[in-house]
Amino acid sequence: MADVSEATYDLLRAHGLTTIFGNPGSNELPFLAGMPDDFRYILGLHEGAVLAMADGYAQARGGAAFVNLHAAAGTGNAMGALTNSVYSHSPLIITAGQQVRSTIGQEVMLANVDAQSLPKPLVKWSCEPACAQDVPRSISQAIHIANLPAKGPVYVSVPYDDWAQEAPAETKHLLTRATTTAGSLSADQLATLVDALDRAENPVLVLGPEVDAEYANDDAVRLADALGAPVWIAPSPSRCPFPTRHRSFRGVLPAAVQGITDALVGHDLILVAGAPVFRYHQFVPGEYLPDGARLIHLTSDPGEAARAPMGDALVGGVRDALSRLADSVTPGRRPVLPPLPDIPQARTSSERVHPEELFELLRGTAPDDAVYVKESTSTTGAFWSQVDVSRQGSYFFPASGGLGFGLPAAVGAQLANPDRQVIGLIGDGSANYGITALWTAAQYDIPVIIVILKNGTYGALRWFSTVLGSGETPGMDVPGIDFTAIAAGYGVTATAVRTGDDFVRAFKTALGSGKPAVIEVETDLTEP
Ligand SMILES: Cc1ncc(Cn2c(C)c(CCOP(=O)(O)OP(=O)(O)O)sc2=O)c(N)n1
Ligand SMILES: [Ca+2]
Repeated sequence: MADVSEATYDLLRAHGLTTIFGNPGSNELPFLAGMPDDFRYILGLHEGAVLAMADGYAQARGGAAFVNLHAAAGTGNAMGALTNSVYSHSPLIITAGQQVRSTIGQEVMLANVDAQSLPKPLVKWSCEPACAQDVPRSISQAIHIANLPAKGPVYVSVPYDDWAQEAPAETKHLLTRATTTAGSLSADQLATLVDALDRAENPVLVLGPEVDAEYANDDAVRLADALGAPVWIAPSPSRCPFPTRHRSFRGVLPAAVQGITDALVGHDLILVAGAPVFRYHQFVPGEYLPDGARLIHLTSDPGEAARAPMGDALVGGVRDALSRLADSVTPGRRPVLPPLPDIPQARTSSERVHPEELFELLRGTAPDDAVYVKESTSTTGAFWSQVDVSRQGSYFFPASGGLGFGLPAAVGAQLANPDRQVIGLIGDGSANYGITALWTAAQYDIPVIIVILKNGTYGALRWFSTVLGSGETPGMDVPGIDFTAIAAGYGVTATAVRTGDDFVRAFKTALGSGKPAVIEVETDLTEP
């Protein structure tokens, strides 16, 4: 008869979860002792990096990822990364080792006290099974909850004396279970939406990360073409749902109430798909909608639908809805939009590399199907103006702005996508929160290229201080960091450059190396 450990590994294998991202403690050793040969363990040196690597891996592969953390301390270290995963709807199955079941109440060393509550509200569901025999079924429940819409991270705490217990024979039924959603628009809902779009004088699409996560980018293009409608990316984007050189593309909406309303003036129907309404950031009160505009929201997340401050919402599959709308609206009712103007000439700098120049150089040097993982918070405007993002799964950004996602997530995305070059674009402030992932990239030969934009300061905070009028505050500068020395210390080849030509040379060398590489670029400070 199988024990709980064997039954659990059989279950993980049945779901394709044979990669374990982790950092172990004594509570986890009995589980890891049973790891079969067809599994691989990816060790991260800090649980924030472990979780962010798993998040990047899951988002890049379009599937779930399995994580094993150490009790409460490991879970606590991962909570910062979880603030992103819960909003990027990343299906992460997170397990944490617990002390021996009979000693938890005594709060002995390494007891994860009230484990089920610890990760809330940053997980979709959490549990500590009531007995060893329920561990496989609880992990099965966690896997299905993580993958059902709206997807998200889940957490299971397992006492380490459970693994050797005998598993009930009934666990065999778990291996073949499938849970899928049939959440598509009804014929009536579709007809009503088609009628609204056909009647609209000047509709506009606002697209969010779920469009890219559900591989609905092409459906969104078909709908925009059929409507002859402009397209904006919803504010604070963690993914890129629409090709940025398509004639409909109008940019990323600002993360401010009045800013969005001003951008959408003149549209009488605003169709938001796959994004919350909206992820505002700087607090700039104003009118939620332009005069005469109606907002309709498509999302698979009932929470997003319910908490929006305006508009009507339809909860269902975003890809199914966009595809059927594209097939059903009346094409050609509006003039074809003109082609986009050429990408503007990048600004340059005499002393350092201007971020616009850096991104222009990348546009001309990186492979067309490159994957960008960005966490350089003051250069978002420069990125969107200069880089041509045209494929699904080409852009990732921390969904809650929680730093420490970018560098590890780039490592995880490269592990998931060996056929596409992953390029991390990481600020010299952000790099420090997940820097230990460089060691993992070196240890497992993960050929990610990490470009560190070194402007010596927390650039986004400098910009925010002007928005808030807070002036010069302590803790804004990060001078004197040598990322080439740090990278070398973790076993990654690194180059420091100060000119565009030197950057291109270093980047081309890194592209061909098949190894991880860090390029530290002295950059100008620019506004977001
Ligand atoms: C975990 C964490 N800590 C602190 C912050 C606050 N923060 C910080 C510290 C930023 C500056 C990042 O600086 P950078 O060097 O990475 O990039 P830029 O210079 O391009 O802004 S932006 C921002 O929101 C955060 N978002 N997340
Ligand atoms: Ca910086």
